[in-house]
Amino acid sequence: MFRTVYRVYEISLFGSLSQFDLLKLTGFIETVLASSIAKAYIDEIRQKVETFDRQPVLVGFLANNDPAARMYANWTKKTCEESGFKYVLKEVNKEELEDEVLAANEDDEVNGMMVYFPVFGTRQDQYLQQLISPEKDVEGLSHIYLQNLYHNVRYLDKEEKKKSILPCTPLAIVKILEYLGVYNTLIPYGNRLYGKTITVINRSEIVGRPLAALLANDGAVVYSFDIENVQRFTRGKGLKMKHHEVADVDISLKDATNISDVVITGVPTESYKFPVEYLKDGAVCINFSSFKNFDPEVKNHASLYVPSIGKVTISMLLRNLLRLIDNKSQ
Ligand SMILES: NC(=O)C1=CN([C@@H]2O[C@H](COP(=O)(O)OP(=O)(O)OC[C@H]3O[C@@H](n4cnc5c(N)ncnc54)[C@H](O)[C@@H]3O)[C@@H](O)[C@H]2O)C=CC1
Ligand SMILES: Nc1nc(=O)c2c([nH]1)NC[C@@H]1CN(c3ccc(C(=O)N[C@@H](CCC(=O)O)C(=O)O)cc3)C=[N+]21
Repeated sequence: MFRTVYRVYEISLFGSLSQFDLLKLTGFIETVLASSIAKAYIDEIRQKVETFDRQPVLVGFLANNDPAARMYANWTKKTCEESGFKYVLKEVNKEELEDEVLAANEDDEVNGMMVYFPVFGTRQDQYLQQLISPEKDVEGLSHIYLQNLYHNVRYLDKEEKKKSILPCTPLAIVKILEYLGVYNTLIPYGNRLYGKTITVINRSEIVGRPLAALLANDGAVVYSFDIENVQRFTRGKGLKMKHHEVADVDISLKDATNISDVVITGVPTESYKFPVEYLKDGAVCINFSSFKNFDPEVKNHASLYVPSIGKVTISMLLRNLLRLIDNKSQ
């Protein structure tokens, strides 16, 4: 009797709804905010800083008029101050930047620094990036750190006391994928993305390319798109390699995203919208661009959607800063 009543109830409530509406009603489609992911890291960082005798100091060099960079600097300042760090924003001319970075490298009061890019918008920007001493590079973009990442080397020393620094935006995306349960914790550490296919739309040197390598090193098959071509990053069948290899491949965005468990976008234009109808049903979608690369309809296809990641990136910046301080004391 009870069963019959229940069924009638179910049909009258849900009968006219699509499968998607049903999922929404039962709470399976989630927009996950970066702030909720960042909170645990920020709490941990704040507790550690409380044990220090001196406030760690982060310097940001701003030499452009990019509103995204200024906003990012403001958020960083706010998070620093809430977590016990001192943040100093230095607004300088492009021409002064080289000397300013070299002076900060020598300044014992400065624990970490970053330059907001683009500055010249040319290869001179990479030159400036590499001027920052690896000991003070909170973004983890120094050549030695990138080389370690690409070769899946996790430590700076033979004794394995000093951890290599990971680039903060790719690292933030890894932490988000862990939080969302895409990393399978039953699989041994280092292989936890085995069996996952991931598409990354962006192959910049500061985010998209290191991110594709990091995900492939953890076992995923990664399709990396830029405006020109597609590359596949993998550790080979059965993860036979220690670190990833890269191959140019001929696959459309539609075919790649149709088989992807995760789609990550970072296209820096307002007009770009990822065609959400390409998504595999129940995919996980993450956007790190300052523009919304997904229209709200993404929720009709995705199981989890993270619309922006800035707050997690900033918590990784501060985490990297603590690691630099740790490495120095080893
Ligand atoms: N949330 C965060 O923590 C961070 C966010 N960002 C944001 O991410 C975005 C990207 O930044 P960057 O990587 O530095 O930019 P970038 O301009 O250096 O690189 C953009 C990449 O996207 C690719 N691309 C552009 N249009 C495309 C298209 N239609 N299809 C496929 N690929 C396309 C380009 O080929 C290139 O690989 C910006 O909006 C930036 O503000 C950047 C760093 C950190
Ligand atoms: N050396 C360097 N490293 C950078 O990482 C860097 C840079 N230069 N120059 C400027 C761009 C810009 N950028 C963003 C950070 C967070 C969000 C972001 O998504 N923030 C908010 C969204 C805010 C909103 O629009 O509501 C959030 O996640 O909550 C966007 C853009 C990093 N940048």
